[in-house]
Amino acid sequence: MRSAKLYQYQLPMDSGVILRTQRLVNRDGWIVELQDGDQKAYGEIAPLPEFSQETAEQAGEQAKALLELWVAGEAFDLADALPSVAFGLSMAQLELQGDLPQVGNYTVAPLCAGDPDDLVIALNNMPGERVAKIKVGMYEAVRDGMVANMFIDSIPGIRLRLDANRQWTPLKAQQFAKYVKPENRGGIAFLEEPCQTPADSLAFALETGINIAWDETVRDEGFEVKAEPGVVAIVIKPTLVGSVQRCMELVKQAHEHGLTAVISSSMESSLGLNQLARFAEWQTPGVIPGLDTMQLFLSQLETPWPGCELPLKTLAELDVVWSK
Ligand SMILES: O=C(O)CCC(=O)C1=CC=C[C@@H](O)[C@@H]1C(=O)O
Ligand SMILES: [Mg+2]
Repeated sequence: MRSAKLYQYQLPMDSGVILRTQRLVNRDGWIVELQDGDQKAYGEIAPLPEFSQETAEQAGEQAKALLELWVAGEAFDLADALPSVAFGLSMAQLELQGDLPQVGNYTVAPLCAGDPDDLVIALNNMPGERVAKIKVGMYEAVRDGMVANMFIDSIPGIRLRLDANRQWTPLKAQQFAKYVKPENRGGIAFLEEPCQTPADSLAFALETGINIAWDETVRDEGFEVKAEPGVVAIVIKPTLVGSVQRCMELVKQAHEHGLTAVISSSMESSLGLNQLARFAEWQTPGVIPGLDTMQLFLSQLETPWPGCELPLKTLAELDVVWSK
């Protein structure tokens, strides 16, 4: 006997969270609850403003329509569903079937959200591979180059993940590279989306010897995983990409082409982020996932993130906006 519920949540964010151009004051999303017999499982549907095409309202409406069919006994048909809906429903179904392993990879790449000094402390306490992520492209490219160069000079063995979110022109990208000493460029594990177009990013990688990774490009219409000079990884954000099955296919293709696949947060709540940590351990073992986004929130939801001391809101405190 099947039943389902849709909860609506709004979680406060820390004051400094800037997406592309807007501050993110609250994180709005839905939690889907699937029940089949005595099995119950959850999934998170949370389009990310300025990154998702769909709004939270559109995702909620589509989720309700798909849940009506599921409760009536039909299988989910997610091929044409909105990415955030496909991810949340497919993840809930994966859990319901008991197919998502319990163990997660919680050793995440510290995200430098502001003060580089904080990052030095986090990295010096980091066991194993010293990987960190720093957003670039928000200030002067020269400054970004100097900061990256300083980190590589001062933290032995660091592997920096940088992310320009397609902000740079070829000239700005060159100005960045100019301030990273050639002998330090190997300290950059990859630079996500340096330039406004993939073609300019590929040219940048060839000209500078700095490895790059696709993130936004993975979601471009017609994207295909392939081996390209200078491209070493693809970043997979399930909430923005779609179903867990689609994400698993991308991971498989990346590995077939000798690329690293990195599971990355779209600022899901701690409920969804925990599922991503488990998914990352299962699908990309040995790769540090990009999941250090709990620090951007002022509250957790239902499933606590290991070591996080933020207040925990439970599903019981949320409004059930649909159930059947
Ligand atoms: O990938 C990570 O390490 C953390 C997540 C992260 O960096 C991002 C999440 C969502 C939007 C952006 O701010 C950024 C990214 O573009 O990768
Ligand atoms: Mg990115």
